[in-house]
Amino acid sequence: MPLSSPTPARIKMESRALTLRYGAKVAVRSVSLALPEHQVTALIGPSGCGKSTFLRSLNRMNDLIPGSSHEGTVLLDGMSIHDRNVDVVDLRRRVGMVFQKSNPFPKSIFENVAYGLRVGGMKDKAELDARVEKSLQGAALWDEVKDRLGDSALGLSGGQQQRLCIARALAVEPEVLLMDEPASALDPIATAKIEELIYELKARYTIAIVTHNMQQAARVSELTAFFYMGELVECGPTEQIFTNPREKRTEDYVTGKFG
Ligand SMILES: Nc1ncnc2c1ncn2[C@@H]1O[C@H](COP(=O)(O)OP(=O)(O)OP(=O)(O)O)[C@@H](O)[C@H]1O
Repeated sequence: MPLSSPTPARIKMESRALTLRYGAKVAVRSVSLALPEHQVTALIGPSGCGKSTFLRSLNRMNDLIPGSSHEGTVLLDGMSIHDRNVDVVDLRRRVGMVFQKSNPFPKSIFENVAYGLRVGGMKDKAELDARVEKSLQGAALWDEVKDRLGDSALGLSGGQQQRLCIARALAVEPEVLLMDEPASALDPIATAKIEELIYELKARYTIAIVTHNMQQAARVSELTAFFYMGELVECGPTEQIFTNPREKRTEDYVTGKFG
């Protein structure tokens, strides 16, 4: 499978012949995929085809799963993320992640966003205040919470909690955002807000999003990558993947013949 980059955009991240295993089981097989800078790449495909495994490998979250291993390369700005001198904490700061289920800490709204900053050593109150506000603004949540930053994050609605988790990811100023079905647990209105937000965020970040929702992929992404049984079947401009895919398996999936 050739690297796919339909526009001359700079490549922010890419995998080359990346194979991922859990023990002896291959979950992702020889995937080469490029994420152009400041674009949204949607990863679609039936359950169990390796989308989340692939996504998690981009900031080495898979390293945390016992028995997992990889072959091949992942490059961030042209540098291997597996090089010996790569600090994994710094990699995860640069490549942030938002999960399917919002997972706020049982702390105040403010402390949820400030958490990564404090871990990174930021102590100055004015600096923390400014960064928390900027992150909540960036996640389109500020106006809803600015008068109750000291309240528990667990009192927010599901959609607000998910935007809080996005604010938490933004606080440490990442370059890439990995989103694993960020709206699948939300109602249509909260989902629409997340989708609007993704649209705004791509001006500053490079985004990869796993979604089961094909309309969502069509709405938010420039590129769509179709995975099937651990392989990348094809990747191309989203409109082309949905209207004129090269591969029969892609066509069958996007037209709902299986999935
Ligand atoms: N922690 C794990 N240990 C062992 N096998 C795993 C683990 N996580 C995933 N797998 C297996 O790897 C394969 C790919 O799973 P993965 O979760 O990446 O797929 P997916 O496309 O994201 O699925 P879904 O859409 O259902 O979330 C599946 O066969 C799955 O059972």
